[in-house]
Amino acid sequence: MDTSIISIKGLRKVYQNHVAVNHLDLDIQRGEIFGLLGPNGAGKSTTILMMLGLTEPTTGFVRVNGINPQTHPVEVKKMVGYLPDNIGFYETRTGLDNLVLVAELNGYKYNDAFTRAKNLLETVGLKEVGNQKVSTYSRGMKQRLGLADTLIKNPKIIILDEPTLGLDPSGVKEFLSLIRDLSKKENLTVLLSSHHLHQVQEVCNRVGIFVKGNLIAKGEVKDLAQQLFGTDSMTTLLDTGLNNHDEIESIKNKLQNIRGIDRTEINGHQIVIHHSFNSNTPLVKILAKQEIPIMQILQKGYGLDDIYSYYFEENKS
Ligand SMILES: Nc1ncnc2c1ncn2[C@@H]1O[C@H](COP(=O)(O)OP(=O)(O)OP(=O)(O)O)[C@@H](O)[C@H]1O
Repeated sequence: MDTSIISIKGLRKVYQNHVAVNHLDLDIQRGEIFGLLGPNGAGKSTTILMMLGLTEPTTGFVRVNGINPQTHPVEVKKMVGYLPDNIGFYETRTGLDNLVLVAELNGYKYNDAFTRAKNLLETVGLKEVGNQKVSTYSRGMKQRLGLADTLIKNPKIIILDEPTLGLDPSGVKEFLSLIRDLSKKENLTVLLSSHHLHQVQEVCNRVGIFVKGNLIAKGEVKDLAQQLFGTDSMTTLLDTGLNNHDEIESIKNKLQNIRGIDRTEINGHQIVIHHSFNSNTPLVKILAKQEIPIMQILQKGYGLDDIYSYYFEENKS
């Protein structure tokens, strides 16, 4: 059974001669939290705009809950809540007033709008400050209000563009845990665009990594390194306990001839072993069999930091 709520095939967007999104294939499952990750200019916003029917694909296929956003943008907007990175409120009005207004604009009569706004303020943890002017809110409170705003129309999907931008670490943590709870409770599908891998890792079931318009990897964070770095995805640090450089060099040469070891480097007294064994156990056994001295052995798998520095560093903002 196809459980995907968003289905994208061969999606491409070209601005003049610039390819913003290149042959994107992506399925987002109902109820999942999916992270769109990538440095600035990678194509995340363009992809979101195409899902919302706000920009036309050059070629390709998008369906949101079975609906084509290009031909039926209003239907898609009814079921998708979108929190842009620069949402604005009436600062001199209260949080409650702002939400009531949005609810009325979405077709609720005043009494229903009021009840809905009140309930959502409670959902996002702003119950106590609902009657305060938005101008007195912190950035974190405004983001929560923004989240309530996207939830007004009871959407099936919410799309959050850089929602944690400008929040302090505790604000980020609270905001992400709110999203996680909401998604679970309401079976809400969440698409979260960000260039903060670490934050996204905390909350997303799966992520897709965009670089220069291409989705270069997608899946659970733990599997991404394998996809991106292939067999070279395991690194083990071997401390032989030796101090003599020639002896270390000769061990390095010995290691180089072992099947499954792709590359070795000397780093001080340690030898860095890049290999395709997926656990330390067989490597330790092999080293012991070859009578290679082992004082300490540490496994270093490629993780988010490696992905980040490899793909994002030069574009980091
Ligand atoms: N209206 C437009 N006209 C021409 N080029 C555009 C337009 N919108 C986006 N682009 C270009 O398309 C590429 C992808 O931009 P996009 O905004 O989708 O990236 P992004 O990953 O969302 O980045 P950011 O995090 O900065 O929003 C960029 O090179 C951008 O300059």
